[in-house]
Amino acid sequence: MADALDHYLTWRLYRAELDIELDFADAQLDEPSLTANAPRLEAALDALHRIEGGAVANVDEGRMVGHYWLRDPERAPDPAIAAAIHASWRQIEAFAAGVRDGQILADDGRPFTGAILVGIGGSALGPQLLEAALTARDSGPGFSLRVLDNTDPAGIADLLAETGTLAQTLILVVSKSGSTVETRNGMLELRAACARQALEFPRRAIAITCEGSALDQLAEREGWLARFPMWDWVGGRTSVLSPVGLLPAALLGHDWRGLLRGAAAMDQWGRVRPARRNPAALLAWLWYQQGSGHGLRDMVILPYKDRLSLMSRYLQQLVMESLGKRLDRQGREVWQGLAVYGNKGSTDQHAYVQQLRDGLHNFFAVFVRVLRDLDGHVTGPGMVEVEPQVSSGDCLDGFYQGTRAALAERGRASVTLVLRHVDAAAVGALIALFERAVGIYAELIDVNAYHQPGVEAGKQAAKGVLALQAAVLAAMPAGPGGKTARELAEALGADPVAVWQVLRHLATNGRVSVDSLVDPSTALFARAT
Ligand SMILES: O=P(O)(O)OC[C@H]1O[C@H](O)[C@H](O)[C@@H](O)[C@@H]1O
Repeated sequence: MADALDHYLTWRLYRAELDIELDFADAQLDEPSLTANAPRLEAALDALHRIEGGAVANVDEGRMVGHYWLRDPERAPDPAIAAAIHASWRQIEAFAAGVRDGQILADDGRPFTGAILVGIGGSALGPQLLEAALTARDSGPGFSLRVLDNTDPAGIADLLAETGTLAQTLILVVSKSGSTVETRNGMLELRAACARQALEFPRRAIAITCEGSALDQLAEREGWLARFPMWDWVGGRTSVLSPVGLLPAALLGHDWRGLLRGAAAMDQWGRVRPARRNPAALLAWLWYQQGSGHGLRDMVILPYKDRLSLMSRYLQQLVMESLGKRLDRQGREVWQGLAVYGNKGSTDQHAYVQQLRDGLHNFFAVFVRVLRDLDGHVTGPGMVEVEPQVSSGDCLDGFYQGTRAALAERGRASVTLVLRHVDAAAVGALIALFERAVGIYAELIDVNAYHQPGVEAGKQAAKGVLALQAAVLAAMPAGPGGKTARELAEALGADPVAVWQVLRHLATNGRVSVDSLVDPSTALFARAT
């Protein structure tokens, strides 16, 4: 009879080169269904192979999907692409070294000590993940990275207050398209802050964007400090290993080539056949089996390591923007998706693990276990015994093992990714693992993982709101007295609720005057005095 060790060994995939294990022992996978579905999984791996070879996988946008080439340029179908990637590496290396060694100085002749990255979605989440995962914080103050990823005036004010003078700060404006509104706003806000501090914005500004984009043209016209490339064959949510993630990582002094090495090694592992031995295929199959191919169960990401706490936010975009699709590739309505959430263990045990164990069974867990307790620390505090012979790290690992067992006991599935430590190679490998799993799962459910038609609707509607606001402001009567939202809406032929929503925001911020905002039907609005 197979014992627990046999079971563990049967469902364990391990790669010595990476020292990474995928432990599917509690994943409730079964050999008969894997065997029955082997042809589908093998076909998905074939499709991934074609994508890596340059197939136009993003059919709607007529684009190749080349994030795999970012860590293995020689795989690119066109030598010009490989050359462009290599050139970007050289540029990153030279620029980061210049900043860190003090050859590239601020206009006051002093070194740059930090950067603000302005970007959103794929142009911010990857750099944030890397910064959190790889920055050793106890080695004294190093180069700092702050992120401006919204158009919230209060958030911008907080960031500016925290940063203080921008004299020693680089401003990285990151946008693949070069036309994202939030990012443009962030750039304009920082430009204004520079002007208030009598600093020249272009002297500290860097653009990371596709060649020829509006942002690229602006940066060229104004002679920004540097411009780094993005490419249309890299999706925003898979751009972390392009200059988008690599330049901030290099500025922070991270081992960015290690990131690439780890990702390339995971890609290598992810090409293994048969699918039963392939980590990404097995992970994708777990998603499929748990969610019955329709995302019926959520993926809860539980890394037992503070530095990985942004994994769930990063994976939310990678997974949900890739897989959350109304139509499949045949044009049928499928309403697909896979919800992702999580923060970190053991913190989450004191938040929602109660429901995971005892409540609604609509999830499966992805644990990330890091074997080494302290890593990348120049000075460790030494082991504090929190109980005789027990360290904080022992408790953390015990909580992981306990929670996993407690969930298994209730029939809740999990997989555990075991890392030796959180270094650049391991983080690169994790990123590549999930990228590949997304690609394979998308094949299984037949959706285009590489477009995001759904995000446009909200952006277009927001434009309509701003157009209405302009009309409302133009129609605003001078005081005293004023007009109600309904009267203004009638004059403009607009929806009175939409007009009220615009007016209450303007009035709350002193941009129009109002007698009282208590009653939407009687509030009288007039031009601000
Ligand atoms: O890099 P950008 O072009 O500014 O795009 C930033 C983000 O915005 C969009 O709305 C997309 O849905 C994301 O996939 C993208 O990462």
